[in-house]
Amino acid sequence: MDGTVKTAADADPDRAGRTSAASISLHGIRKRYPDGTEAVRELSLEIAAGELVVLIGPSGCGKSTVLRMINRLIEPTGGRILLGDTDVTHADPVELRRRIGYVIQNVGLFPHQTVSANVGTVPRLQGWSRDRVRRRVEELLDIVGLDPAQFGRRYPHELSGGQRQRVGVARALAADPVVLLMDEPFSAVDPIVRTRLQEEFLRLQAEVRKTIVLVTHDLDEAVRLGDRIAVLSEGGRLEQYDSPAVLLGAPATPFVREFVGADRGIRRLAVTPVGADALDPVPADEVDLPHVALGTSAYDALAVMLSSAVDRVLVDADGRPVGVLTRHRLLSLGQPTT
Ligand SMILES: Nc1ncnc2c1ncn2[C@@H]1O[C@H](COP(=O)(O)OP(=O)(O)OP(=O)(O)O)[C@@H](O)[C@H]1O
Repeated sequence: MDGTVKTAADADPDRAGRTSAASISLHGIRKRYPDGTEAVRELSLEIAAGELVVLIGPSGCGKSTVLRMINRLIEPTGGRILLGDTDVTHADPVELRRRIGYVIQNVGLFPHQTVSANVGTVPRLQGWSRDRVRRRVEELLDIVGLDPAQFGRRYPHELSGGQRQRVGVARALAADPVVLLMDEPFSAVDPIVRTRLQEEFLRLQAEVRKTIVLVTHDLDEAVRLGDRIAVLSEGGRLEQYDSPAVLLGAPATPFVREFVGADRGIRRLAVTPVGADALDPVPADEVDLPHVALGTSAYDALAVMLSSAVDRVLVDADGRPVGVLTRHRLLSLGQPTT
């Protein structure tokens, strides 16, 4: 192994930012700090290429330590970490960090550099031509919803918190990383901006399909963003690793049950689509009911019922009603399966 992380973009640099992603395998990783603190006793986790995995758990359980071991800001004291088939513990840490985007809570933009210079940092370090860096910066600012002509010349202190966060994401994506690590990326902005940034971020991820590991304290954020959620307890112990719907519907341990809380039913509705098997036949006299589309989240269907003061809705597929969803059936979708 030569310690270089190879991706599709190495073969074709013009495809940079659109296709490359690497799987991540953590094999029994451990971290004992010099003072004896066992932050991570032993953790194994498989993350598929293009998957967005959220690490969540109480304060001090080792989430940030895990994240920083992946880009070797922290050296593991045991175990193996693979990016694709490359062992990161044998890779050159500087080269490795150029291939791994890292977004932190307060973004960490360089205050005395313009937005464009910030976003172009890693491509410049990689020796891209000025023209290629400029094109890439404009493309990235566009992708994160900032007009390059308006924002490119500004300095970080001339931006709102949400705009700074977007610049941080653009910078992390600039050199076509194979992996994106995000430590509480949205927690420094207010709840309304946070929800908007999360939605934009999901759209962005649908486009770039990076492998992303995101640390958060916020269960709603985890449920909204994660393809899978890893719930950790003290010492980096993996309590459960599942999709949001399974995690909320079938907590694997008492710890997870308590962690996801009493309102997990309502959260589960948000990640459960209304499917054909939840529907009753359409009676001839029910045409005045509000309509929702098949596949709408049960949470959104409930919102329609509540705002129209009805206890059933018609469910459409291809513009035609295919069944009736009653409030009773809808609420049963939020019931735990254990
Ligand atoms: N440099 C260090 N030296 C000694 N102990 C450390 C060091 N850094 C972190 N720790 C300890 O390791 C444990 C895990 O810390 P870590 O920051 O990974 O947790 P976390 O889950 O990310 O916490 P939070 O949610 O509060 O950010 C904690 O007990 C912490 O005090």
